[in-house]
Amino acid sequence: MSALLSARGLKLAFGGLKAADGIDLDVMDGEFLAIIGPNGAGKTTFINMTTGYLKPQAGSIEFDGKPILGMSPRKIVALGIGRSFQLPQLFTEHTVLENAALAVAARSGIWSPFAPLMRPSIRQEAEALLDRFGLSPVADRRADALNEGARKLADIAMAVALRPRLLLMDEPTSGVAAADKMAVVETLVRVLRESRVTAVFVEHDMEVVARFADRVAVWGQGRIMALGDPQTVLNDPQVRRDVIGELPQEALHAPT
Ligand SMILES: Nc1ncnc2c1ncn2[C@@H]1O[C@H](COP(=O)(O)OP(=O)(O)OP(=O)(O)O)[C@@H](O)[C@H]1O
Repeated sequence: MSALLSARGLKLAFGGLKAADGIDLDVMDGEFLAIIGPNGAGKTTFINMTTGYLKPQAGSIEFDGKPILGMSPRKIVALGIGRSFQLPQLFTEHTVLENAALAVAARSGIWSPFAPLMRPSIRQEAEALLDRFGLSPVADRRADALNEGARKLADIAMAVALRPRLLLMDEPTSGVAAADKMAVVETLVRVLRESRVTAVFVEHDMEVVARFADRVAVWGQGRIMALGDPQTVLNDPQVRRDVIGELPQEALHAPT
């Protein structure tokens, strides 16, 4: 396996606060890498730097061997790096199918709220996409009428419509009811594996991490404190004491 994404020496401080304090990380082609760590450790900052939303004060990021620092978020998306947010970025007054069609159309450079569904090829691709995510039954529902699990999946489906090679997901299970959580992750992992998408996901639920991650990176105060396979990292006494013990209780025991 070769590195699809390589970050070296990333540094970013907000005033005196070091949100990134020398991040070195290789994300290997095809892997699922989980990022864990307490609130404020700099996990989202890493995603923001990788996707062009924040510019580090030092360091470099290469995607597929090419430097991407300084590029706009849109250019980075076009290169093949997708993103989903902690709060799904759906057009809430539109249906799930319209949202999916908008994303499919956007890939071809069509930025119109109405045109996509009138084109049969776009509509068919959007329907097929929703089917893969198990969202066909809610395709005609408005996005704001979905439960959080379906909303997260719809948001990730839109990112997948852009055909990324790498997808960065910020807490894909946050806010999802405990009873739905594993099914949501199983679905998104299945689709991403089928599509050969490499994934990096920030996650607070250690059961999800243990079950779905190939490797785990532990963030703490802008640094990577540990990196390795889930079995080793999650059983490391220091990680258990300093990181897992610090995670918010609602993260470890999601609301039902
Ligand atoms: N644009 C910004 N301006 C100022 N401070 C920021 C900015 N973005 C992040 N920070 C600060 O940097 C630190 C790291 O934030 P970040 O969101 O990366 O942490 P996190 O590990 O993702 O936390 P959480 O698990 O709560 O999402 C925090 O103290 C945060 O308040």
